[in-house]
Amino acid sequence: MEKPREWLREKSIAKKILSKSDVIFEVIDARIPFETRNSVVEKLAKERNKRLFIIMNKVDLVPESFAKKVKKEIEKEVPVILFSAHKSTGKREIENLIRKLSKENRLIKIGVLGYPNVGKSSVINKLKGKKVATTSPKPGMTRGEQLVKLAPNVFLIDTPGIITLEFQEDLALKGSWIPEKLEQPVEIAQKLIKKIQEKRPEAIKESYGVEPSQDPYETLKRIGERLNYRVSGGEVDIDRTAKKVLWDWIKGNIKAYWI
Ligand SMILES: Nc1nc2c(ncn2[C@@H]2O[C@H](COP(=O)(O)OP(=O)(O)OP(=O)(O)O)[C@@H](O)[C@H]2O)c(=O)[nH]1
Repeated sequence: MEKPREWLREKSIAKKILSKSDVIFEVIDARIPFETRNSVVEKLAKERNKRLFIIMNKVDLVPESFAKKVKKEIEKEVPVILFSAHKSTGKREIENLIRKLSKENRLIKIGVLGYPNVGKSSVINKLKGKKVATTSPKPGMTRGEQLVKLAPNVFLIDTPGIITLEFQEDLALKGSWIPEKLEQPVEIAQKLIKKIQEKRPEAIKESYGVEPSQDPYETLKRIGERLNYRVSGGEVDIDRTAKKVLWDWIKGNIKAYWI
């Protein structure tokens, strides 16, 4: 499959942010925490001596016990902050971290990196929303990038670094690719449904009111029937149904999660 055209540009922005930062916040999606961790970013951070924290965002979409279990597992390697940009979970923990960093007697820049749609901008906005002084551009930063002051010597780089080091299909399953831009939305929606059926089949019933079938294509068809998505001859519009399911996944409307 062809690599996305934006790939190189975004990769270079992510690298630039990484090299400008002293501390990295890698934002991951709590529903699919391990799939939204990026080993390349983590390796680079380590090699370049950047302090890495994982912000496990969207914890409002998963049970607390699941979030805690994942945190415990990841913390064998990297510190994790359980966060919800929608519900303010974890805000205090980040504030405590900022306070701790501010005690170091030097300028500290924090960069935010993560896959598309994990909530990088929402995390940045949440942090900006707290008592922030100015968001003035600083010398040395590329135009367009701004620094947000979180403490007298601690700044957040206001531009998130997007990780798109993978193929469309993998990104789509992470909820990181616009369904309309996919070459094979039906195939990918089937893969997603298969995964959901393996991990939390009740999510299909909860979201669409249909019983999942063993065959993901059949499940997709049942969803299309329930939504009454039809092509002109009356058949189910599978393509439209597939895109709807992928959008629901992106938007957090399907309550499935897995390790
Ligand atoms: N339920 C829930 N949804 C969230 C949370 N944070 C972000 N979202 C949603 O996730 C989607 C993506 O959020 P963004 O902040 O735009 O994510 P991003 O990583 O900056 O996305 P890109 O700009 O595509 O790289 C939006 O629909 C948000 O409303 C959260 O804590 N909980």
